[in-house]
Amino acid sequence: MGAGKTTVGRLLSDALGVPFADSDHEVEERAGKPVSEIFVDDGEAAFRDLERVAVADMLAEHSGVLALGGGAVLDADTRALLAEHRVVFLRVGLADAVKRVGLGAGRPLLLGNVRARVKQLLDERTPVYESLARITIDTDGLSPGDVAGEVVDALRRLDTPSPGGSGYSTTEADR
Ligand SMILES: Nc1ncnc2c1ncn2[C@@H]1O[C@H](COP(=O)(O)OP(=O)(O)O)[C@@H](O)[C@H]1O
Ligand SMILES: O=C(O)C1=C[C@@H](OP(=O)(O)O)[C@@H](O)[C@H](O)C1
Ligand SMILES: [Mg+2]
Repeated sequence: MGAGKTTVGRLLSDALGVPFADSDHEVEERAGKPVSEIFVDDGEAAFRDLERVAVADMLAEHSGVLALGGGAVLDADTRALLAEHRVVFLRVGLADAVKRVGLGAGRPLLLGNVRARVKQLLDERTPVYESLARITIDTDGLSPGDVAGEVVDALRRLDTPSPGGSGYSTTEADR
């Protein structure tokens, strides 16, 4: 959360001239209420069930850029489906993530101590994100437009691989 998936995803789709979709928006449409209300009324497990089905449908039907919610990859079926796609991991450090999510409004898993929750989720999930990523972009200190530009460049490189190359990533040190 706060990596910029929704914001950068939309900019990326504009840059590529392809449609954009976001799994949280789709889940909200299907449930008829915001993510935060789904968590309160029905619980996280119900949200994850909706999310799993929505993501599977979108991966099958949507052609373009798809932004996932940060916990979508906790589901093994979703991870298996993502293996067929060019997954972009927007890496964010604790400090930038906390700045971006503010008080965590609309993000029920951040209720309470936002910094502690973000740190816990980053620690738990980073290995999963890394295992799925074909492209990794370090977003700390970059604007959403800069990040989208880096993804465009990385996709180009991915589609014209150099001999022996198996992926693409940027780090602060590369720049
Ligand atoms: N690279 C960035 N630099 C600064 N702010 C950002 C960046 N990416 C996103 N934001 C801001 O952070 C907040 C969360 O972004 P969002 O796209 O909703 O993240 P996610 O979908 O990954 O949770 C938004 O207010 C957005 O404008
Ligand atoms: O990381 C998570 O478990 C979640 C991330 C949120 O989406 P963003 O990652 O777009 O904020 C949203 O799906 C829900 O609040 C749960
Ligand atoms: Mg989002």
